[in-house]
Formats: sequence, structure tokens, C-alpha cells
Amino acid sequence: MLNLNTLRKEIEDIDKLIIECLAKRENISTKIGEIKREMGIQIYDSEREKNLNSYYHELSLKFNLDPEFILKIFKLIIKKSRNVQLKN
Ligand SMILES: C=C(O[C@@H]1C=C(C(=O)O)C=C[C@H]1O)C(=O)O
Repeated sequence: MLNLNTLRKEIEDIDKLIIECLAKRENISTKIGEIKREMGIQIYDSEREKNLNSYYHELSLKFNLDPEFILKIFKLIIKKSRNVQLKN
């Protein structure tokens, strides 16, 4: 029981880190959106997203995770990131 609680606390700490990182990513994306507005370039960058997907694929394999699962998560994260840039 002690071990179960300890492990669950570890999961909560990890989830907090994930959420903190998502907040950091979103703030950076907002800044990128502002720069794009100043430069007059479009929010969506297909080339950048293609490169990121390869990067996620490589990292998934390196950490023994299912690339399909990781790509699904990042698809949601990046969709939200584009929307945040559009709304700021
Ligand atoms: C953040 C950017 O804008 C968009 C969002 C991306 C992201 O969240 O990683 C990547 C490419 C763009 O479609 C960017 O151009 O870097």
C-alpha cells in the first residue's frame, strides 16, 4: 500500500511536469505567433510540422514508446498551438 501511494505520487509529479511543459510551450507559441504577425507570414507551417513529426518519431523509438500514440498526442498539441496563435 505504501508503495502504491508512493508510485501514485510519482505519477502526479510527472503529470504536473507535463502540464508545466505544455504551459511553457503554449507561451512560446504565442510569442512565435506575434513574430509571424509582425513579419506578415502565415501561422501554419507545414514544413516545420513535417520536421517535428520526424523528430517525434525518432524520439518515440529512442524511448521505446509507440510512435503512433506520440504523434496523436502532438497532433492535438500543435492544433491547439495554431489556434492559440490565431486568437492572440
Ligand atoms: C509554433 C509554430 O507555429 C505552428 C505551430 C507549430 C507548433 O506548435 O509546433 C509548428 C508549426 C506551425 O504550424 C511555428 O511555426 O514554429
